[in-house]
Amino acid sequence: MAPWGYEKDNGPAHWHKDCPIANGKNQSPIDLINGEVKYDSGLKPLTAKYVPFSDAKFLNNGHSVQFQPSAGNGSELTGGPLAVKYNFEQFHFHWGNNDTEGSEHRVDGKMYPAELHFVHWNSTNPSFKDAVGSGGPNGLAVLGFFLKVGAENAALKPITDLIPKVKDAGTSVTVPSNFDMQAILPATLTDYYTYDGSLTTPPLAECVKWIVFKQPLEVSAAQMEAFRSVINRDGKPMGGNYRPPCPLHDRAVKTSFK
Ligand SMILES: NS(=O)(=O)/N=C1/NCCS1
Ligand SMILES: [Zn+2]
Repeated sequence: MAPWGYEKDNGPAHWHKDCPIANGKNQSPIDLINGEVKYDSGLKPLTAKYVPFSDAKFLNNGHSVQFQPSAGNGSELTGGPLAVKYNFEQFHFHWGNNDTEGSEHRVDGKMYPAELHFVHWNSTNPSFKDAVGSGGPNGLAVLGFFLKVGAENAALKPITDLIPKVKDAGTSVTVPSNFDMQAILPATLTDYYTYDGSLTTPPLAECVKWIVFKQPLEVSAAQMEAFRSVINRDGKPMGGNYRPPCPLHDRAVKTSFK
């Protein structure tokens, strides 16, 4: 199979051939149906502590654009549904070619124009790779933020301003060391959906504690257009790099809000 992607000949409907877990019972993303979720008063707020990285790249890997530090620096996530500390690994985006599509998770069937994923790995593992392969839903913790079009996002501007420099697959650029990743997050990480799922890209490992925030972040129309100028490994616009929702099967989606 040609390397996986989101085109007709290599998109989500093909992924099961290399990754049979694609048809598993704990796949992501899902449609978050408010009438079927269950409030859990035991879910505490999350705490993300992000330390500025001295050596991070912003890159185009052919299927997303991604902020990737060269090594850990003590940036970590704790609390919420998590039993242990998770180390920050990377963040990346999924988006559409117009404002009616682009997010991976949906809320009552509604898609947002984009979705931002902050990826963290369970610190009881020796590495990110081991955490992915550790089996069970606690290897990774991924924070999902919906993006909607509105005011310019000043915290994401240093990143969206770099997009023209990584327009083509396989390109990367160094991120200025004064980039403040913490500023992207809302002040308090409350009001989220959480469920056990998978990576939404191959290898689709069922190793993810998903934490999807109810409140979207805003980005400007110009920032959305920057994403839509990115080219994928087939030389086409990367927009549409989202997997459709997967069956919930017998999983429960819990919420930290009523
Ligand atoms: N979109 S996603 O965050 O579920 N996929 C990933 N693949 C490798 C690390 S995160
Ligand atoms: Zn993702």
